[in-house]
Amino acid sequence: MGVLERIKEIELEMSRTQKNKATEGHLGLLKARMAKLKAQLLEPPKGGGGKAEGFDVGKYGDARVALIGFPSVGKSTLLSTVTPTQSEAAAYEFTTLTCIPGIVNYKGATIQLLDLPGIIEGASEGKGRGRQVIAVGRSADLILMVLDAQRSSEQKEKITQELESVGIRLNQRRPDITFQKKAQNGVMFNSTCQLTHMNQEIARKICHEYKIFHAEILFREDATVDQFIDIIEKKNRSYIPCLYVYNKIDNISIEEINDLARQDDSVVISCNMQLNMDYLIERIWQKLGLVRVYTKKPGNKPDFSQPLILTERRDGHSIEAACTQIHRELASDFRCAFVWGKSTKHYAQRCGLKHQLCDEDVVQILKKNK
Ligand SMILES: Nc1nc2c(ncn2[C@@H]2O[C@H](COP(=O)(O)OP(=O)(O)OP(=O)(O)O)[C@@H](O)[C@H]2O)c(=O)[nH]1
Ligand SMILES: [K+]
Ligand SMILES: [Mg+2]
Repeated sequence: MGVLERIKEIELEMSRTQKNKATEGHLGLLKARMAKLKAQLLEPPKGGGGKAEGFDVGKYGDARVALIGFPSVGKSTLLSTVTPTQSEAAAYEFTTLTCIPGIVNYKGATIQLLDLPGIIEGASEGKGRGRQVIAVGRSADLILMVLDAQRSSEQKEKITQELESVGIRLNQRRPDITFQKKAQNGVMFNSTCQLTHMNQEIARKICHEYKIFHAEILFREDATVDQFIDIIEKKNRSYIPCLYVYNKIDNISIEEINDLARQDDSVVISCNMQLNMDYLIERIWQKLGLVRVYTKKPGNKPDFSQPLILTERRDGHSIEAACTQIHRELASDFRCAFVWGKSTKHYAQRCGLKHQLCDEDVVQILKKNK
């Protein structure tokens, strides 16, 4: 039996199983089986094969943003509107068949924006160019889920589902669970808070399904079975921020626009009428957690011409990250830094490598005397 068929079978069994205290262990086990099968689906095909043609676009700039959405929602029009690159747009579906990179320069940062083919239901199982699109999505620092404002809620759910099923978690953080495999003593289960979804018995069943017989598990939050499986499967899980971009608002009423704009992490735009495009770029900047830092040499004024760009997801906002951007070895020669700006209490505050910088701080780095 193929992997897909086995997944279907488990789905069927889960839908037939009543949800109650007596069955939660069994349901947990089924979920673990399903997660394992899905992990198998994601493994690269045996015997090489290499990257799919047209998707081999290198990372460039300070951050990478992927446009993901159904066909003809306006992804290519969006890329052509906010970058100098022209990506073919047309009224028919699957106009775009490869990954088209464009660049947005904003507040001194270089942001790589990737136009992609539309994805459809079943993309995660390889329909259309779904696998390749999802692989690019997984490599992004931010996903822009582009939605047609007229058909938005159903599309949003379907795409979220496709991405979920291959281990991409949008706007979620990794659950606060410690999980360590051990050599003996069985499955030890502890928590620092009251748990309403998990217990020792369920944890043991799930671990055994993964052939893990000795482990130390500590829950620091009231996490669910699915979140626990995410931790076991952590090499197949990606936690990626997402903005929901509702395009074609020129086709809907003001009331409808208001409703969409009020949702979490949403931005409403019209590419054709150039509505809200600057605001979209600002929101991308914010969601990426980008921070500008200006450097200053002793005795000189700060260099405001070219900031260092620190990114939340890649290296964080510490002085150490700033050092590494200037020079690979600077952090090891570091003596101290003086910082001016929002991250400090007073001007020219002396700081160490771990100090967290804020947007538009000025930093002066002093090296050890050798
Ligand atoms: N009314 C309206 N139409 C738009 C807007 N943006 C794009 N379109 C139209 O939507 C159609 C599809 O646009 P594309 O940019 O090709 O869409 P896509 O998402 O790249 O499509 P695929 O590459 O086929 O997945 C085109 O006819 C565009 O002119 C908009 O803001 N308002
Ligand atoms: K199209
Ligand atoms: Mg397109």
